[in-house]
Amino acid sequence: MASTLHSFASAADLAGSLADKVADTLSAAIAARGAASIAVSGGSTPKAFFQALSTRDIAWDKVTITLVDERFVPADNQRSNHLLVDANLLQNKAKAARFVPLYQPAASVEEAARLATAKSAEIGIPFDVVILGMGGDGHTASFFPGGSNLAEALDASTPRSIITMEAEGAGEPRLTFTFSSLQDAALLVLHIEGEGKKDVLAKAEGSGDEAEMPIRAVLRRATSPVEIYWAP
Ligand SMILES: O=C1O[C@H](COP(=O)(O)O)[C@@H](O)[C@H](O)[C@H]1O
Repeated sequence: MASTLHSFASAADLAGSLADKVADTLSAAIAARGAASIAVSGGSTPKAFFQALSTRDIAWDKVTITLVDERFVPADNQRSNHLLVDANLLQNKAKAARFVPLYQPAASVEEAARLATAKSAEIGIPFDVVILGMGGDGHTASFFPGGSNLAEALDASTPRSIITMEAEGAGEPRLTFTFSSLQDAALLVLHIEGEGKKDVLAKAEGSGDEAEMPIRAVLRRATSPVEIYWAP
């Protein structure tokens, strides 16, 4: 499916514009079905966007928020994506939203993945909105180059679920939605910032293996158009 690049003069402009687009999409879903869902990324990029979105005037009590991926750490850990969402998105008007975490306090990351898959099955499919990020190594969600379960994660026939991932560049073991869970969102966004990430995107758009730069799976095979939001 084709991708479209939306470029902004500043990160603040991007955050406001993306928040408006996401709020409109969630509101349209609520008007059509009485509920809406969004899966967001962690990392350093989405903070300003989360803060902007949290102020938008929509029926947040009808919105379910989850993460596209998470570290196997509790929510009070500084590296938790849940902590980032709590501090920046589940604030202001968005406090009324329901949050479904991927981290579960289980004995193993595999058990946590099973529990999270069961809990997330209550969220309607497909997601109304998915916001992906991208690392400098071309990973997205927790689809890391060299990842322990990368082939399974990227296989379009792998059922919608949360699986585990371990990789050198990942730090902690990870929990991640599979490609099949994310690729058909009504609004599928890749949010990246900085010249370095633009260069990584250009490389990913070239030829080469998906396993080397897993973002290629999204750029090449997502059934929804990929809306790329970029600011310097
Ligand atoms: O590990 C992660 O990194 C990516 C990119 O993060 P950034 O700090 O470069 O913005 C993020 O999309 C993913 O959700 C996160 O777990």
